[in-house]
Amino acid sequence: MALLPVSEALERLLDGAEPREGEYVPLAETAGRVLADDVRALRTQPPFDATAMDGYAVHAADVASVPVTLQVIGQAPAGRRFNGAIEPGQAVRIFTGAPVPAGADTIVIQENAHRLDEHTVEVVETVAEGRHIRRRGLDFCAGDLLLEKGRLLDAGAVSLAAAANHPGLPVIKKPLLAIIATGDELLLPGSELGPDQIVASNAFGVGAIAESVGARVLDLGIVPDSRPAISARIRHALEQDADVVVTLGGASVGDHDLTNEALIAEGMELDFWKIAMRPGKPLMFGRRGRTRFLGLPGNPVASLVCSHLFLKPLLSRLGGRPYRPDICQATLDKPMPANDLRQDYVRAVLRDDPDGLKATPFETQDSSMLKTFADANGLIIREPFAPAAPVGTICSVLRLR
Ligand SMILES: Nc1nc2c(c(=O)[nH]1)N[C@H]1C(S)=C(S)[C@@H](COP(=O)(O)OP(=O)(O)OC[C@H]3O[C@@H](n4cnc5c(N)ncnc54)[C@H](O)[C@@H]3O)O[C@H]1N2
Ligand code: MOO
Repeated sequence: MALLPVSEALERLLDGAEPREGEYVPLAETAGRVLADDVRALRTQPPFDATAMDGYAVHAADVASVPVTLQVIGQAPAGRRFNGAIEPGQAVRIFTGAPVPAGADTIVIQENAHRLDEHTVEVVETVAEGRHIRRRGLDFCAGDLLLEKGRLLDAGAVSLAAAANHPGLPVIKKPLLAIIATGDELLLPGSELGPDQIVASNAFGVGAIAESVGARVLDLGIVPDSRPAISARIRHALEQDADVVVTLGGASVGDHDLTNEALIAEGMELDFWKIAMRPGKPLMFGRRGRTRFLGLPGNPVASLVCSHLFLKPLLSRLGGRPYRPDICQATLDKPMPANDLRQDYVRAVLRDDPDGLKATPFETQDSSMLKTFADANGLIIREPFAPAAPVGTICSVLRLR
């Protein structure tokens, strides 16, 4: 059977994936989330004409020729306006953020004034009408559209929402990813290992990739290679209402590779199994209702590469985030052999050189080797049947960091 091309596998996986519903969340918890609705201002900012400087509120006409002495009739700190109006020849001591008193039309900064005594100030520089006054509504007015649905809430956005008097915001619910590791040989990090056992590492990297695009991760631990045990853990994931269930391992054709059987027994309709990709050939995908199942290959690098290529876009879509893989061009500085029928994702070191980005593939690409994955900052993408590539060939690379 011909293997499914990577692009088609991704298309099938994303088909019908819509952002989850909204939920209302306190403002302090909204950074990094995605807005589920437009946000409009609940107030006008500033709500009054405000001074932008510490100094004196005056009539511009009074300071047209200087020096001039004015009568100080009161003060206006931020939060407490001067109740009254300034007549010609008068001034009010004023502090940044305070409302400009009625009658005043400009601000003399205190550096340009000498306070002579409690009741008089000498102004030594002229100032144009309107200087240092922030007009009411300069920033925004009640009812203005401030943030659009779909906006990723960053520092500026959450402060703006707060300034507009929103104690919380509607955000798209985080998609829930349940992860199930399978394999008799697996133990958690920190365990006392027997001679034939290995540490279960995949869930940590897969979970990190999922969280990097805003998903919530439910790590359901390790299940032995037993069909009933795997089935029970899948049912548990479904009871938790996971949007995506990832299984790790058991995706291949060995006698102990039971994941496919267990998933089908729990109601998964298989969409595809095995794709034209390296690493990651045994990738499996299916659905049951709105739940998507992704069977990731057990080899650690395969599970991480598949997560970058498939899980990241899927969870981004379900979380309402825009996602575009960071693909760019680089020049090979080591030759590469001709490729076979599988699209290859080759661990490489990318470095900026005076004449452009250079990519050096690692010599050994065994999909069990996590050290080279952690050392790689990019993956060279080799198309199926790509011819041998000498040094200097331009290639596509997926940046990992
Ligand atoms: N006859 C064939 N054998 C294999 C094929 C094939 O097409 N024909 N495909 C190979 C490829 S490609 C891969 S990738 C692996 C994937 O197989 P599974 O998904 O069934 O994975 P396992 O056999 O369960 O494990 C493979 C390997 O990875 C280790 N592993 C598993 N889970 C974890 C985990 N959570 N953390 C760390 N390491 C894990 C496991 O111990 C094995 O060493 O199959 C090839 N075989
Ligand atoms: O997914 Mo496998 O890594 O191609 O060995």
